[in-house]
This record gives sequence, C-alpha cells and structure tokens, in this order.
Amino acid sequence: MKIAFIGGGVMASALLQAAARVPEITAVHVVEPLAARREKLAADGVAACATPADLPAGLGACLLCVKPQDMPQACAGLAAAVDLDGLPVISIAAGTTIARLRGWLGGGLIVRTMPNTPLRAGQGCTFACAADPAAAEAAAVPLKIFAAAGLLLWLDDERLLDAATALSGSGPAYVYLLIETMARTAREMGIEADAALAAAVATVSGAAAMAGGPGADPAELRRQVTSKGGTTKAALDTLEAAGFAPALAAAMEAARQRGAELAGEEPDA
Ligand SMILES: NC(=O)C1=CN([C@@H]2O[C@H](COP(=O)(O)OP(=O)(O)OC[C@H]3O[C@@H](n4cnc5c(N)ncnc54)[C@H](OP(=O)(O)O)[C@@H]3O)[C@@H](O)[C@H]2O)C=CC1
Ligand SMILES: O=C(O)[C@@H]1CCC=N1
Repeated sequence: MKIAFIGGGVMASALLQAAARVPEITAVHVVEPLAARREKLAADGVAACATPADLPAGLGACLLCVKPQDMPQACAGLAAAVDLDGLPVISIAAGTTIARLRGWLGGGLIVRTMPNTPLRAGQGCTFACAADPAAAEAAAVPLKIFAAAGLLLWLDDERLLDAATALSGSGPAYVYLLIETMARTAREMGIEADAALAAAVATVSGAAAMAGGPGADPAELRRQVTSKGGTTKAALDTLEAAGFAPALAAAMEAARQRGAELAGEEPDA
C-alpha cells in the first residue's frame, strides 16, 4: 500500500520510522512545504513533495500530520488534488474534530488519533476513534503504523480524545520535566552531570517497567519504596505539602480543556 503523510515535521518523522515496520506499506510520500525539511527527508530516502498535487496516483491512505491551525488549508489542498472517495484519512491533530475534518475534506473515511513522540522509540501510545466502523475497517493497514510502534487503544466517544491528549499525547513532556528536574537537582547535590542524567532516566524507565508488569499496582509499588520513617517518606511528604499530585491533575485538566477549546467546544463539555 502506498500512503501519503501531509506534513513532514516531528510526528511525521516518528511515524515514518514506524511505517517502515509495516510490511503492507510499500511506499510513503510526504507533502511538506518547507524546502529544508523536504531536503532532509529526501536525504533519508523518503519521497517528499511540496504540494498534494505532486502525490502519485493509487494512494491507499493519507495521514494528516499538520498543526491544528494548518489543518483547514492542508485538507482543502488534499481534497483538491486527491480523490478521497473511500480513502482512509487518519488525523493525528489535537483538538480537531471528525466533523470539522469531514467539512474541510468533503470525503474520506476519517479516523482521528492521538499518538505521542515515544513512537520513535517503538514505545508510543496512540488512542484512536473512527467516524464509523467502515472507517476503522478501511484504515486497518495504516493504523498498523501506530500498533507497530507501541500501544493502540480505541475510544468510542470522540470527546475523550481530549483526555487522551492530556494523558499520553502531552504526557511525555511531564515525564521529561521530571527527568530534567531530578537530574539537575542531583547535579546540584554533587553528582557528575552525565551520571545524574543517566540515573534519572534509568530510574524513570525502571519504575515504568515495573508499573507495567503483570498485575502491578503503582500505589503498592510506591509503598514498597517507602520505608517507615525513611528517606522516601521525607520526600513524598514534601511533594504532598507542595501540592504535586493536584498540580499534575490541574496540568492534565488544562491540556484537556485546551484540546476542547481547539475543537471549538465549551472547555467543560
Ligand atoms: N508533537 C507531539 O508530541 C504531538 C503532536 N501531535 C499532533 O501532530 C500534529 C503535528 O505536530 P508536530 O509534528 O509536532 O508539528 P510540526 O510543526 O513539527 O510538523 C508539522 C509540519 O506540517 C507542515 N505543514 C504546515 N502546513 C502544511 C500543509 N498545508 N501541507 C503540508 N504540510 C504542512 C509544517 O511546515 P511549516 O513548519 O513550514 O509550517 C511542519 O513541517 C499536530 O496537529 C499535533 O497536534 C499529536 C500528538 C503528539
Ligand atoms: O502540544 C500539543 O498541542 C501537541 C498535542 C499533544 C502533544 N503535542
């Protein structure tokens, strides 16, 4: 199957690597207006063109990988150049509803997804929601891109994609902030910079691996680290006094509301 990516930025480059793991996908063509990005893609052996009019015939699917604000123009350009009748079109944009995509595209079997950047490491997490069962079925092969590089989870209610964005779409940034802060603080305590970063990363990935184990309960794992009257208790009491958990919950709620705002919905819808 020949597929097209509209937009050749951060997420498209992660998805390109994942697409290479799907045997049914024989070619990926990327539409990217920025010449420097096209040149970089071409240097990596990826077919890149400036407009959808330059895409080859016989595409099996399109992936929309542009920012939400660029989506109306990108969809209009695609619809003008490609016959979307019966073609699976997968969007990865935050806060851009299936109804709006349908309006701009005027056709296509639409699936909305919310992936994340750890796809690049083969450990992504993608939520998907289809306009209807026919769209999900038609998009089975291109959706293998997401499954080839991590978890693929389905949602029945499209509005939950804003919660998914707050959880796993934006989530890697929360974890990177945690790693940055742990590494910086360890440096300030005297541990050499490379060792501090390596230890922060190993601690987060080791803890995540245990939390992902069969039957694991993160709260029980936390209790196992927390000795009575010990160092972890001192740390967790400080985090609690500083409002760590409510602050993280508020951050996720802000992300969810921003997704809903982008979708043109009431923030608390
Ligand atoms: N980054 C992330 O962690 C995640 C992002 N997403 C979603 O993925 C989408 C892309 O994000 P990201 O990859 O970070 O963004 P980038 O800005 O890195 O990539 C978008 C690319 O699309 C190009 N572009 C703009 N307009 C058009 C057009 N009309 N036709 C073709 N290409 C166009 C941009 O070019 P130019 O720069 O010249 O405008 C840019 O190269 C967003 O909708 C975002 O919500 C979803 C999950 C996670
Ligand atoms: O920040 C954003 O809007 C995008 C969507 C999820 C991650 N990055």
